[in-house]
Amino acid sequence: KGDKEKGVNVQVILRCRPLSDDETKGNTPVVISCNERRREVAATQVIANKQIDRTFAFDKVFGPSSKQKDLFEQSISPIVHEVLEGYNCTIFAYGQTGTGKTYTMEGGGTRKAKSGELPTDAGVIPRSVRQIFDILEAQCAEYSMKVTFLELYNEEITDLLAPDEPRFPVLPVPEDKNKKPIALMEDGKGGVFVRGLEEEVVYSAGEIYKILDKGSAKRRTAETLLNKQSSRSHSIFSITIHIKELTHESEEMIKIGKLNLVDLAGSENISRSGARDSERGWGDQQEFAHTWPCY
Ligand SMILES: Nc1ncnc2c1ncn2[C@@H]1O[C@H](COP(=O)(O)OP(=O)(O)OP(=O)(O)O)[C@@H](O)[C@H]1O
Repeated sequence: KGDKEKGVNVQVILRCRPLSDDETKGNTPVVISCNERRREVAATQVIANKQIDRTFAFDKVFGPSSKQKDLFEQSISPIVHEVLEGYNCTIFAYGQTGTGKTYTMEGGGTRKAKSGELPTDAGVIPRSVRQIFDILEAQCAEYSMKVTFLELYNEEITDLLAPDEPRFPVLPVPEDKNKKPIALMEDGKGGVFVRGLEEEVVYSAGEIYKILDKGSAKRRTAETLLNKQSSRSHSIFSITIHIKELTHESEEMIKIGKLNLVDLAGSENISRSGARDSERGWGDQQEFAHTWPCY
Protein backbone atom coordinates (compact mmCIF):
# COMPACT_ATOMS: atom_id res chain seq x y z
CA LYS A 1 0.00 0.00 0.00
CA GLY A 2 1.16 3.55 -0.67
CA ASP A 3 1.91 5.91 2.21
CA LYS A 4 -1.37 7.70 1.63
CA GLU A 5 -3.41 4.51 2.03
CA LYS A 6 -1.61 3.29 5.14
CA GLY A 7 -3.84 3.47 8.15
CA VAL A 8 -6.96 4.04 6.04
CA ASN A 9 -9.34 1.30 6.88
CA VAL A 10 -12.47 2.33 5.01
CA GLN A 11 -12.69 2.07 1.25
CA VAL A 12 -15.56 3.22 -0.94
CA ILE A 13 -15.93 1.41 -4.22
CA LEU A 14 -18.43 2.50 -6.81
CA ARG A 15 -20.10 0.16 -9.27
CA CYS A 16 -22.51 1.25 -12.00
CA ARG A 17 -24.80 -1.37 -13.43
CA PRO A 18 -25.63 -1.50 -17.15
CA LEU A 19 -29.03 -0.28 -18.35
CA SER A 20 -31.70 -2.95 -18.20
CA ASP A 21 -33.52 -4.00 -21.39
CA ASP A 22 -36.52 -1.89 -20.40
CA GLU A 23 -34.35 1.15 -19.75
CA THR A 24 -32.65 0.69 -23.13
CA LYS A 25 -36.01 0.29 -24.90
CA GLY A 26 -37.35 3.36 -23.10
CA ASN A 27 -34.26 5.38 -24.17
CA THR A 28 -33.41 6.17 -20.55
CA PRO A 29 -30.69 8.84 -20.63
CA VAL A 30 -27.31 7.89 -19.18
CA VAL A 31 -26.27 10.63 -16.77
CA ILE A 32 -23.04 9.21 -15.44
CA SER A 33 -19.81 7.97 -16.94
CA CYS A 34 -17.16 5.91 -15.19
CA ASN A 35 -13.44 6.32 -15.62
CA GLU A 36 -12.04 3.16 -14.04
CA ARG A 37 -8.41 4.12 -14.61
CA ARG A 38 -8.76 7.52 -12.93
CA ARG A 39 -11.16 6.05 -10.34
CA GLU A 40 -13.65 8.81 -11.09
CA VAL A 41 -17.29 9.14 -11.99
CA ALA A 42 -18.64 12.13 -13.87
CA ALA A 43 -22.30 12.96 -13.34
CA THR A 44 -24.59 15.33 -15.14
CA GLN A 45 -27.58 16.88 -13.43
CA VAL A 46 -30.01 19.48 -14.69
CA ILE A 47 -31.16 21.88 -11.99
CA ALA A 48 -33.43 24.80 -12.93
CA ASN A 49 -32.65 24.27 -16.62
CA LYS A 50 -28.93 24.51 -15.92
CA GLN A 51 -26.66 21.55 -16.65
CA ILE A 52 -24.27 20.86 -13.81
CA ASP A 53 -21.38 18.45 -14.33
CA ARG A 54 -19.52 17.12 -11.34
CA THR A 55 -16.78 14.58 -10.84
CA PHE A 56 -16.50 12.30 -7.84
CA ALA A 57 -13.44 10.26 -6.84
CA PHE A 58 -13.58 6.82 -5.22
CA ASP A 59 -11.09 4.23 -4.04
CA LYS A 60 -12.09 2.09 -7.01
CA VAL A 61 -14.61 2.42 -9.80
CA PHE A 62 -16.25 -0.44 -11.72
CA GLY A 63 -18.14 0.52 -14.87
CA PRO A 64 -21.25 -1.07 -16.40
CA SER A 65 -19.31 -3.82 -18.18
CA SER A 66 -17.38 -4.89 -15.07
CA LYS A 67 -17.53 -8.59 -14.23
CA GLN A 68 -18.39 -10.12 -10.85
CA LYS A 69 -15.06 -11.98 -10.87
CA ASP A 70 -13.01 -8.81 -11.45
CA LEU A 71 -14.79 -6.87 -8.73
CA PHE A 72 -14.22 -9.73 -6.32
CA GLU A 73 -10.57 -10.28 -7.18
CA GLN A 74 -9.62 -6.61 -7.16
CA SER A 75 -11.60 -5.39 -4.16
CA ILE A 76 -12.92 -8.17 -1.97
CA SER A 77 -10.32 -10.93 -2.11
CA PRO A 78 -7.69 -8.87 -0.15
CA ILE A 79 -10.32 -8.34 2.59
CA VAL A 80 -10.99 -12.09 2.82
CA HIS A 81 -7.23 -12.60 3.29
CA GLU A 82 -7.28 -10.09 6.16
CA VAL A 83 -10.14 -11.95 7.83
CA LEU A 84 -8.04 -15.11 7.74
CA GLU A 85 -5.22 -13.13 9.36
CA GLY A 86 -7.53 -12.54 12.32
CA TYR A 87 -9.13 -9.19 11.51
CA ASN A 88 -12.78 -8.14 11.66
CA CYS A 89 -13.90 -6.84 8.28
CA THR A 90 -17.22 -5.62 6.90
CA ILE A 91 -18.36 -5.31 3.32
CA PHE A 92 -21.62 -3.58 2.65
CA ALA A 93 -23.57 -2.55 -0.40
CA TYR A 94 -25.26 0.83 -0.39
CA GLY A 95 -27.48 2.42 -3.02
CA GLN A 96 -31.01 3.10 -4.15
CA THR A 97 -33.46 0.34 -5.00
CA GLY A 98 -32.57 -1.38 -8.23
CA THR A 99 -28.96 -0.21 -8.41
CA GLY A 100 -27.55 -3.74 -8.10
CA LYS A 101 -26.76 -4.26 -4.40
CA THR A 102 -28.18 -7.77 -4.24
CA TYR A 103 -26.71 -8.63 -7.65
CA THR A 104 -23.27 -7.61 -6.42
CA MET A 105 -23.57 -9.24 -2.99
CA GLU A 106 -25.38 -12.45 -3.94
CA GLY A 107 -25.32 -12.59 -7.73
CA GLY A 108 -27.88 -13.70 -10.22
CA GLY A 109 -29.13 -17.17 -11.08
CA THR A 110 -28.25 -20.26 -9.14
CA ARG A 111 -25.10 -20.71 -7.11
CA LYS A 112 -24.63 -24.27 -8.26
CA ALA A 113 -22.53 -24.60 -11.37
CA LYS A 114 -21.15 -27.55 -13.24
CA SER A 115 -17.88 -29.04 -12.00
CA GLY A 116 -18.18 -27.38 -8.58
CA GLU A 117 -17.14 -24.02 -10.05
CA LEU A 118 -19.11 -20.92 -9.16
CA PRO A 119 -21.25 -19.51 -11.96
CA THR A 120 -19.87 -16.39 -13.66
CA ASP A 121 -22.54 -14.18 -12.08
CA ALA A 122 -21.92 -15.39 -8.50
CA GLY A 123 -21.57 -12.37 -6.23
CA VAL A 124 -19.38 -11.31 -3.32
CA ILE A 125 -20.94 -13.63 -0.71
CA PRO A 126 -20.59 -16.99 -2.50
CA ARG A 127 -17.15 -16.01 -3.79
CA SER A 128 -15.94 -15.00 -0.30
CA VAL A 129 -17.22 -18.27 1.18
CA ARG A 130 -15.51 -20.27 -1.58
CA GLN A 131 -12.23 -18.41 -1.08
CA ILE A 132 -12.25 -18.86 2.70
CA PHE A 133 -12.57 -22.64 2.33
CA ASP A 134 -10.08 -22.83 -0.55
CA ILE A 135 -7.42 -21.02 1.51
CA LEU A 136 -8.05 -22.99 4.72
CA GLU A 137 -7.99 -26.31 2.84
CA ALA A 138 -4.81 -25.37 0.96
CA GLN A 139 -3.15 -24.51 4.29
CA CYS A 140 -4.44 -27.78 5.84
CA ALA A 141 -5.50 -25.45 8.66
CA GLU A 142 -7.20 -26.60 11.84
CA TYR A 143 -10.23 -24.36 12.11
CA SER A 144 -13.80 -23.99 13.23
CA MET A 145 -16.41 -21.70 11.73
CA LYS A 146 -19.79 -20.39 12.73
CA VAL A 147 -22.28 -18.14 10.99
CA THR A 148 -25.14 -15.83 11.96
CA PHE A 149 -27.74 -14.23 9.70
CA LEU A 150 -30.04 -11.44 10.82
CA GLU A 151 -32.40 -8.89 9.40
CA LEU A 152 -32.90 -5.38 10.71
CA TYR A 153 -36.19 -3.67 9.95
CA ASN A 154 -37.66 -0.71 11.82
CA GLU A 155 -35.10 -1.14 14.63
CA GLU A 156 -36.31 -4.72 15.06
CA ILE A 157 -33.98 -7.65 14.64
CA THR A 158 -35.15 -10.93 13.14
CA ASP A 159 -32.92 -13.98 13.44
CA LEU A 160 -32.98 -15.57 9.99
CA LEU A 161 -31.42 -18.78 11.35
CA ALA A 162 -33.86 -19.32 14.22
CA PRO A 163 -35.92 -22.50 13.84
CA ASP A 164 -39.40 -21.83 12.51
CA GLU A 165 -42.10 -21.80 15.17
CA PRO A 166 -44.86 -24.26 14.29
CA ARG A 167 -48.00 -22.34 13.33
CA PHE A 168 -50.33 -24.91 14.93
CA PRO A 169 -48.34 -26.71 17.65
CA VAL A 170 -49.85 -30.05 18.65
CA LEU A 171 -48.12 -29.98 22.01
CA PRO A 172 -47.22 -26.82 23.89
CA VAL A 173 -43.55 -26.06 23.30
CA PRO A 174 -41.72 -25.68 26.63
CA GLU A 175 -40.20 -22.21 26.84
CA ASP A 176 -36.49 -21.96 27.48
CA LYS A 177 -36.51 -19.68 30.54
CA ASN A 178 -32.84 -18.84 30.11
CA LYS A 179 -33.27 -17.70 26.54
CA LYS A 180 -33.51 -13.93 26.44
CA PRO A 181 -35.12 -12.10 23.51
CA ILE A 182 -32.84 -10.90 20.73
CA ALA A 183 -31.45 -7.48 21.51
CA LEU A 184 -28.70 -5.18 20.34
CA MET A 185 -26.31 -4.64 23.28
CA GLU A 186 -23.18 -2.59 23.88
CA ASP A 187 -20.17 -4.73 24.77
CA GLY A 188 -18.57 -2.13 27.05
CA LYS A 189 -15.57 -1.78 24.71
CA GLY A 190 -17.15 0.62 22.27
CA GLY A 191 -18.65 -2.14 20.15
CA VAL A 192 -22.05 -3.77 19.90
CA PHE A 193 -23.29 -7.33 19.71
CA VAL A 194 -26.62 -9.05 19.27
CA ARG A 195 -27.70 -11.08 22.28
CA GLY A 196 -29.58 -14.33 21.74
CA LEU A 197 -28.70 -14.80 18.08
CA GLU A 198 -28.63 -18.36 16.70
CA GLU A 199 -25.09 -19.42 15.69
CA GLU A 200 -24.63 -22.34 13.31
CA VAL A 201 -21.40 -24.25 13.14
CA VAL A 202 -20.45 -25.01 9.54
CA TYR A 203 -17.94 -27.33 7.94
CA SER A 204 -18.23 -26.67 4.20
CA ALA A 205 -19.04 -24.00 1.64
CA GLY A 206 -22.08 -26.06 0.58
CA GLU A 207 -23.49 -25.88 4.10
CA ILE A 208 -23.13 -22.09 4.13
CA TYR A 209 -24.89 -21.79 0.77
CA LYS A 210 -27.81 -23.84 2.17
CA ILE A 211 -27.99 -21.60 5.25
CA LEU A 212 -27.97 -18.51 3.02
CA ASP A 213 -30.78 -19.91 0.89
CA LYS A 214 -32.82 -20.77 3.99
CA GLY A 215 -32.26 -17.34 5.56
CA SER A 216 -33.02 -15.48 2.32
CA ALA A 217 -36.24 -17.49 1.86
CA LYS A 218 -37.27 -16.61 5.43
CA ARG A 219 -36.55 -12.94 4.73
CA ARG A 220 -38.72 -13.04 1.60
CA THR A 221 -41.57 -14.81 3.45
CA ALA A 222 -41.50 -12.22 6.24
CA GLU A 223 -41.50 -9.44 3.66
CA THR A 224 -44.53 -10.91 1.91
CA LEU A 225 -46.41 -11.35 5.18
CA LEU A 226 -45.73 -7.77 6.21
CA ASN A 227 -46.35 -6.52 2.68
CA LYS A 228 -42.95 -4.87 2.71
CA GLN A 229 -41.10 -3.79 -0.40
CA SER A 230 -38.00 -5.83 -0.99
CA SER A 231 -35.45 -3.23 -0.08
CA ARG A 232 -36.70 -1.84 3.20
CA SER A 233 -34.68 -4.08 5.47
CA HIS A 234 -30.96 -4.59 6.05
CA SER A 235 -29.51 -8.09 6.23
CA ILE A 236 -26.23 -9.00 7.91
CA PHE A 237 -24.55 -12.34 7.31
CA SER A 238 -21.50 -12.93 9.53
CA ILE A 239 -18.85 -15.63 9.41
CA THR A 240 -16.54 -16.08 12.41
CA ILE A 241 -13.45 -18.23 11.91
CA HIS A 242 -11.17 -19.63 14.63
CA ILE A 243 -7.86 -20.87 13.24
CA LYS A 244 -5.41 -22.82 15.37
CA GLU A 245 -1.76 -22.02 14.74
CA LEU A 246 1.59 -22.85 16.31
CA THR A 247 3.94 -20.01 17.18
CA HIS A 248 7.71 -20.28 16.59
CA GLU A 249 7.97 -21.42 20.21
CA SER A 250 5.47 -24.22 19.41
CA GLU A 251 2.80 -22.61 21.53
CA GLU A 252 -0.78 -22.92 20.39
CA MET A 253 -2.42 -19.70 19.25
CA ILE A 254 -6.00 -19.12 18.09
CA LYS A 255 -6.58 -16.46 15.44
CA ILE A 256 -10.14 -15.18 15.27
CA GLY A 257 -11.38 -13.34 12.20
CA LYS A 258 -14.85 -12.15 11.35
CA LEU A 259 -16.40 -11.20 8.02
CA ASN A 260 -19.67 -9.26 7.99
CA LEU A 261 -21.48 -9.17 4.66
CA VAL A 262 -24.23 -6.59 4.60
CA ASP A 263 -26.99 -5.96 2.06
CA LEU A 264 -28.41 -2.60 3.11
CA ALA A 265 -31.92 -1.38 2.51
CA GLY A 266 -32.36 0.81 -0.56
CA SER A 267 -30.85 4.17 0.44
CA GLU A 268 -34.20 5.93 -0.10
CA ASN A 269 -35.55 3.69 2.70
CA ILE A 270 -32.67 3.97 5.15
CA SER A 271 -34.54 6.11 7.68
CA ARG A 272 -37.47 3.65 7.67
CA SER A 273 -35.20 0.70 8.28
CA GLY A 274 -33.59 1.86 11.44
CA ALA A 275 -30.46 3.86 10.59
CA ARG A 276 -30.15 7.29 12.12
CA ASP A 277 -29.22 10.45 10.25
CA SER A 278 -25.94 10.72 12.12
CA GLU A 279 -24.85 7.42 10.55
CA ARG A 280 -25.05 8.94 7.10
CA GLY A 281 -22.09 11.25 6.89
CA TRP A 282 -19.48 10.14 4.41
CA GLY A 283 -19.19 13.46 2.62
CA ASP A 284 -18.95 13.63 -1.13
CA GLN A 285 -19.29 9.96 -1.84
CA GLN A 286 -22.48 9.79 0.18
CA GLU A 287 -23.83 12.85 -1.51
CA PHE A 288 -23.18 11.18 -4.83
CA ALA A 289 -24.94 8.00 -3.76
CA HIS A 290 -27.94 9.98 -2.60
CA THR A 291 -28.22 11.98 -5.78
CA TRP A 292 -27.50 9.39 -8.46
CA PRO A 293 -28.85 5.89 -8.71
CA CYS A 294 -25.69 3.86 -8.39
CA TYR A 295 -23.31 2.79 -5.71
N1 LIG B 1 -23.72 -5.37 -12.76
C1 LIG B 1 -24.88 -5.84 -13.24
N2 LIG B 1 -24.92 -6.49 -14.43
C2 LIG B 1 -26.09 -6.95 -14.93
N3 LIG B 1 -27.28 -6.83 -14.32
C3 LIG B 1 -27.31 -6.19 -13.13
C4 LIG B 1 -26.13 -5.66 -12.53
N4 LIG B 1 -26.46 -5.09 -11.37
C5 LIG B 1 -27.79 -5.25 -11.24
N5 LIG B 1 -28.30 -5.91 -12.29
C6 LIG B 1 -29.72 -6.24 -12.49
O1 LIG B 1 -30.48 -5.08 -12.12
C7 LIG B 1 -31.65 -5.43 -11.40
C8 LIG B 1 -31.67 -4.74 -10.02
O2 LIG B 1 -30.59 -5.23 -9.24
P1 LIG B 1 -30.73 -5.63 -7.70
O3 LIG B 1 -31.97 -6.38 -7.45
O4 LIG B 1 -29.45 -6.28 -7.34
O5 LIG B 1 -30.86 -4.19 -7.05
P2 LIG B 1 -30.88 -3.81 -5.49
O6 LIG B 1 -30.05 -2.58 -5.38
O7 LIG B 1 -30.50 -4.96 -4.64
O8 LIG B 1 -32.40 -3.46 -5.29
P3 LIG B 1 -33.28 -3.49 -3.91
O9 LIG B 1 -32.74 -2.37 -3.04
O10 LIG B 1 -34.66 -3.22 -4.41
O11 LIG B 1 -33.12 -4.85 -3.30
C9 LIG B 1 -31.66 -6.95 -11.29
O12 LIG B 1 -32.46 -7.45 -12.34
C10 LIG B 1 -30.20 -7.32 -11.52
O13 LIG B 1 -30.08 -8.62 -12.09
